[in-house]
Amino acid sequence: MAKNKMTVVYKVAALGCAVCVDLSVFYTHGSFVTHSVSAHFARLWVFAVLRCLALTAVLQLTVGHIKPLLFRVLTAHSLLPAVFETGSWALYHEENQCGRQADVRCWLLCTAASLAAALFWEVIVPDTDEAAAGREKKQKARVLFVRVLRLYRPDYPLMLGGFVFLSLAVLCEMSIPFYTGKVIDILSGQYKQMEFGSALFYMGLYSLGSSVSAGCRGGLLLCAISAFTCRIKVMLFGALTKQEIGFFETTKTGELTHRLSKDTKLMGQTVCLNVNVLLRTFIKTIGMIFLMLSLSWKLTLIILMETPITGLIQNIYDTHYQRLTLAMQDSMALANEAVSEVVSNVRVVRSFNAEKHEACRYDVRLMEAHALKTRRGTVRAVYLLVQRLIGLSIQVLMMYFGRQFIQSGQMTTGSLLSFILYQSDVGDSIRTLAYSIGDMLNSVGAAGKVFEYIDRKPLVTTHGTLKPDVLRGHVNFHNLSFAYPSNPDKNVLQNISLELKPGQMTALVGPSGEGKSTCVSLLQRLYDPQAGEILLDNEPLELYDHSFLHNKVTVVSQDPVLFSSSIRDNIAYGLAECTLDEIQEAARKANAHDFIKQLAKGYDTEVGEGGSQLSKSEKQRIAIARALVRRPQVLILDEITSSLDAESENEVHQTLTGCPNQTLLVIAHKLQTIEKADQIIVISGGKVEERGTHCELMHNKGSYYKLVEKLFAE
Ligand SMILES: Nc1ncnc2c1ncn2[C@@H]1O[C@H](COP(=O)(O)OP(=O)(O)OP(=O)(O)O)[C@@H](O)[C@H]1O
Repeated sequence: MAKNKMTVVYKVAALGCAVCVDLSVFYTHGSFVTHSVSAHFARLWVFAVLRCLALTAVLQLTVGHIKPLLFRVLTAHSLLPAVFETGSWALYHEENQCGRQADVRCWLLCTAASLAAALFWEVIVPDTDEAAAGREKKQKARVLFVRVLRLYRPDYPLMLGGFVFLSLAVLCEMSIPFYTGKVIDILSGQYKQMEFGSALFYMGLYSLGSSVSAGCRGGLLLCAISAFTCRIKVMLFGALTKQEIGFFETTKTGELTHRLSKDTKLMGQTVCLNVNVLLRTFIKTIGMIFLMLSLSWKLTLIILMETPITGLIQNIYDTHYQRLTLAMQDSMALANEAVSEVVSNVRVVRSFNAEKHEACRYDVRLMEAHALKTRRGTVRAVYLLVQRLIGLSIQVLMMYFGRQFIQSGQMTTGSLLSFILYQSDVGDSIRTLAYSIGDMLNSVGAAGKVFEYIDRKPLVTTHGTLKPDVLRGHVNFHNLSFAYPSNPDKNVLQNISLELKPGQMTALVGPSGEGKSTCVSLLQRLYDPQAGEILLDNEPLELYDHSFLHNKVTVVSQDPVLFSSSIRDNIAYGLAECTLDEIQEAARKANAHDFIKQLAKGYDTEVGEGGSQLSKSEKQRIAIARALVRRPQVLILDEITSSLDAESENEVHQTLTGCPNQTLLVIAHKLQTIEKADQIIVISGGKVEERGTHCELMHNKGSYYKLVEKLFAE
């Protein structure tokens, strides 16, 4: 209660302080005597701005954050005397007390008027939470826009060239109506050959200048956009490939490809194009307003009445349009994802006769996007209609006053024609200006999504630097617990501890889905455990250099993935330097050399997308060679024997077990493979249930014994 009282007292004191400051500036301005009209108006406006700044500063220092309502009051209050004085002088050639001489009645009148106006505004357009959120969004969009502009830095020379040509094109374009008016005046008055010829010559010259400059501008800006888009795509792709595996499991492929293809393009295109349009329109508008003022300043003031109304409508339109655009972008990403999923798994779709189902799924997603597009189109149609109506009303007003000014001799027919030509351009320009600002804010929405991924810090870091000259390959899982990021509630591994010794073969066995492959993923550092740690030669895994670790700990998985390039490239995948001899040696060990040699192009044979031109066994042997070429210290084989024939399996095993001091971890379901292991670890329910040699475990008659019995039965 006491605190509330204090706050009220503080606020009243701050208001008192602001009133004192304002009154002193107000009276100071009144004490300046000026003799010319221009000096009088200059003084009036300079003091109006000073009052506004002084009041803002005082309130900012005392109250802190100034609410929009308060800001509106103090702006209106400071500028009102200057507006009132300028208006009455312009319309009636009269001066009032507010301008000439500072009078407290004038001060009170302006205060009351600005308070009433702000109150009216508050009732009609209240500052709701939604409006505040909208402002916050716009602020964020501005920050994003500046960031995009900064990223354009390498293309600044191109952009600069583009903008120079843009300014030239606009200046030339602007001069044409002026000469059109001149021609009309010459034709309607006494015909003068020289004047007519010169007006026509300048018209032609400016038209040519405008066309050439517009072409150069377009070319240079398109080059800048293309270079920017390439750069941003590479940046985004680089950032994506650094993300942890969990990120890819929780983010849809369609969404990623959409960001990479559509959003990056939109980001580069729209921002640069908008800046182009914005600058062009801005220069044009300022130039045309200047020319219009020279033709008739009164008519110009009438035309400019359109600006605040257009701004307000644009503001409302932007909020809705931006919201719908974002929703539509998300919806399109979902639709694209459905397509990419079907294309990459078309065999499954065909064999389960799911073509219709997939077509329906795509249709539903497209319809969602379509509904959003329709809504967005409706919003745009209403907006355009209102804009046209306003433009039309302003034109009617202009015609009415234009006729009066011609009658009173303030304008000629030619200058009214020039004015009309400028007016239609200015109207369009102001609308374009307001639209481009909004559109630019919309387009940075796409930039926001791209930056979201670029800025994302991977949860599994790759900052380790440890690269020992000698690695023994001693692995220790220490009280490890783990749940997948896509299913954080299910603990797949629970407090697991196990040891893999150099020179030994360890077999991980157990029922399906109990966590064997998960152990392998953790050893590869595809994920980080939630509790416990993995030690390699007594050092935590995350301390090792990323590339060192993946050369020393390699895995051959159950379903090997090959890339659509040659066999040679697939074996040397990820290695900067690898000779053909090394590749062939690895292929021999993997029992792949003979079949590769029989192919027409040998090691240069293309394997097709995902290795589709090879059999499963051939793919598996190439994958084994890919692992062996790195000379790993810890080799992991995750059920590789399922796709190898008996002979290949035997040879591969002989090679692998023959490597001295190598740590070999095998996940196997075949008894012949398991039996050979120096240590067998039975994993069940995410826990180590038993460990020992085959004989020991058979003797114990525990879960391993039951497993072996089951294997025999199968
Ligand atoms: N990427 C993933 N996201 C969420 N859960 C997963 C993921 N991969 C596996 N799981 C779950 O983790 C559990 C252990 O899976 P894991 O692949 O380690 O079993 P496994 O013992 O190797 O089985 P299998 O012998 O069939 O290969 C399973 O219940 C599985 O559903």
